Amino acid sequence: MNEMSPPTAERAAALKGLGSERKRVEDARFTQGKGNYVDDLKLPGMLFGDFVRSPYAHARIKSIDAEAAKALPGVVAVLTAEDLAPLGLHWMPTLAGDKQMVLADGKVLFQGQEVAFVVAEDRYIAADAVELIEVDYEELPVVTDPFKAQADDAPVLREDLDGNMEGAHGPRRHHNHIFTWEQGDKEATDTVIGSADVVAEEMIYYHRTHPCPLETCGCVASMDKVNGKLTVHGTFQAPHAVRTVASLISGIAEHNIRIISPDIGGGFGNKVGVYPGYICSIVASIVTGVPVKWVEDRMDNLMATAFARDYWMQGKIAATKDGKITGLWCHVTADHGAFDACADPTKFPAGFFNICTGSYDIPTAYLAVDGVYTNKAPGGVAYRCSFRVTEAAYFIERMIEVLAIKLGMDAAELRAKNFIKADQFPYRSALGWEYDSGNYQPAWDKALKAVGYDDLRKEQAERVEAFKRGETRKLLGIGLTFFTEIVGAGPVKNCDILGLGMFDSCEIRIHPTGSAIARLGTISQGQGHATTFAQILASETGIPADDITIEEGDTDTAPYGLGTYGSRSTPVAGAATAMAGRKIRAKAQMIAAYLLEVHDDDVEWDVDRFVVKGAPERFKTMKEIAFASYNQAIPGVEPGLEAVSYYDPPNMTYPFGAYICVMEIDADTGEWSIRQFYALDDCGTRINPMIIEGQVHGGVTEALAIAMGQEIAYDEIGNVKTGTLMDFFIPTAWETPHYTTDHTVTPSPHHPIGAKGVGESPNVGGVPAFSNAVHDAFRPFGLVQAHMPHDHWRIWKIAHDLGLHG
Ligand code: PCD
Ligand SMILES: [Cu+]
Repeated sequence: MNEMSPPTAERAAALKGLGSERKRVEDARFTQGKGNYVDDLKLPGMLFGDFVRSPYAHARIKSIDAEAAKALPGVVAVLTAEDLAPLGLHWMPTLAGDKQMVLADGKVLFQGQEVAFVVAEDRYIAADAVELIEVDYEELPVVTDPFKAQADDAPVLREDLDGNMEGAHGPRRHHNHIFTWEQGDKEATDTVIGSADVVAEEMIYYHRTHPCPLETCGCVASMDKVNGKLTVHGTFQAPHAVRTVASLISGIAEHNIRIISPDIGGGFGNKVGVYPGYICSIVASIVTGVPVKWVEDRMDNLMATAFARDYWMQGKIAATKDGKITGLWCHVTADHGAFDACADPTKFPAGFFNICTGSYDIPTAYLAVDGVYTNKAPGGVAYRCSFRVTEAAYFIERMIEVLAIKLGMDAAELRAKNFIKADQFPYRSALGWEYDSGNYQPAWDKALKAVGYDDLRKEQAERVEAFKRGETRKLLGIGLTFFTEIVGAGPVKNCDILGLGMFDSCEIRIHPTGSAIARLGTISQGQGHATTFAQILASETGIPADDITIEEGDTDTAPYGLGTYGSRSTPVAGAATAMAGRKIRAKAQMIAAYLLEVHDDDVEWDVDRFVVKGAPERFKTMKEIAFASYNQAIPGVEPGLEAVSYYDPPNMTYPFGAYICVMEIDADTGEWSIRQFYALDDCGTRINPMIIEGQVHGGVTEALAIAMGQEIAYDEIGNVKTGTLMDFFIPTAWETPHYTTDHTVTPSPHHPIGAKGVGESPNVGGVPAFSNAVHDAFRPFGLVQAHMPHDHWRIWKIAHDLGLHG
């Protein structure tokens, strides 16, 4: 150790780099009301937009009378499809290769659909004007059931596609059919299932729900006619993609469009898609020449912006008598609503649902997904599950339980028996993915031990006996889950959105005095990127995290990237950040060697400085090197210290985890309470353990919501029954239990710092853990499968149907 420099460990700790529980730098502003959200933005002369929305789920529009609205003082304009048609903007392309009405063109296809856009001097006048618009509707028959939608005599929903039997993802075989997506080996799977010792078959439904972020979607569009520049501030999870798409749709040159995502109050997938409000605000700003703001209210958000899930998953799982799984078959009926507006990489119309073989070594599998139109809102976003991964995990984790019942085997043991073994990684699954790394058994052992699994099973058996003797009305459920996720889309070779490859980027500038700014193609919505990306750079460059500003979300300054969703920021932009940091260090090495008058190879990196090998007293700190890069003429080296990296990951990352929920259920009221919730996550190298814990708490709470009550429910005529927070379950501190978090670390072999994503895992693992706990409580009484959400009434109904109410 060198006399003149503080010890290595001390200097490393001062950087607050990888692994440090660095406090979130963004929280000072968030907790003091100093955040800057879309609705905080007030531009001079700004107008406000609001929508007339359809009360019907399916109806023809005979006429729209906007005269009274236009006559209201303060109303500036009313837009209908007729006004947008000459511009070719009455329909817009969706992310899934379909098209979607911006404003109702001849008919409406779901309740809450946008029919007309009112622009007024303030938000209240706009709302009043909406009430004055008379729309004459003729009701049409409604289909909300994706199975009935496929009947021969089902009403034709998409008249615009009439006769067009070639869809964006191959041939369509019915007027309400969107696509069929097949993966795996059908014949081999049929053979395995046909000849297996044991086959369990079940329909698993993952109901329709909604991300419902605290801040709803909105934007402020501002067309500067003098400079020809369009600026849109909005709640966008993928600002650069929005810029490119806006340019393609509007014909405005891309350099004349600036998209800015300011602070975002939660995204959860809801803010990936493109909504009519954005297009209407832009058009209205172009027409009026002043900025136009549109911010939806809570009911608009729940009714009309992108839903999540709504997957009917029919499964068959085959095994030998002693529980070795031999095959998996799955057919999904996917209810996509009125337009296919799923936010998935283009080549994956059902996202990464083909991760549905889960954590298990299943040699043969087949999957088919049928997308279907119904009279419901479009969308199909991830909602904390990265492209249908939560549906896939729920499916396999339910099928394992169903198989365990059929085999009469303990479900924990059945899982362990079928795990992909540590020495099988990299592992190629029967449905085509190459899992990068995993070490499941130690994580499972740790989890089972932590909850005292064997004792819990004993307690459960005693409880069942006591229940039968009439001594208690409370049942005990143990919900097991071992999930594997796939996050970090992704390799450009197979992942793109509308042709835009899903790489990501980081650009870093070191200032002369040794502090820095880095900009990325992603955008935080609460995840804490400003905190964690600086930590990556601190470890790579030796500049303290506190001296690094992280900036995201402004397309005029940030390098191109595909945004934040699908837990891709760490696997993709995080990798770009590490690589940019390494470029800085490589240049710094040359500068240091020059300053120290030795050969490049004769200096070595030591936390925050380059040291002459064998002469520890001779070194140059990063701070000194930064200054030198701006004031020394170094032969063969350009002045300045900047780097940019565009990173195309070679593979996705496969985080995994073991979640266990212990739940008490009152058989008479259907009430539940969570006695214990244990979450073990393995996301490879951990950047900030405290942020990870926060991510897990948030994600498990969303999982609790989804599993135990949250739902976008429709009645037979397509009315949304859960369009307000009176009906749509958001857990409060009252319902939210205590969580125990834990971890193992299995680095990703291809990620520069070995990190995998984590933001979505708690939802992917949480939903089956809660749901399996409910099922497990009633398993001793013969329950095999009951659909979510497990609200009190549905749980009561399970008990009732099993004859537990006497
Ligand atoms: N290993 C590791 C990993 C991770 N991390 C951290 O954590 C976080 C997360 O991450 P990720 O996983 O990568 O993710 P991102 O991309 O960033 O994000 C995204 C996610 O995120 C989550 N979380 C959250 N949080 C908040 N607060 N808010 C929000 O909104 C949200 N969202 C959600 C979602 S739904 Mo999607 O969209 O559905 O697809 S997807 C998602 C960040 O900060 C990072 O850095 C760390 O530390 N380490
Ligand atoms: Cu999903």
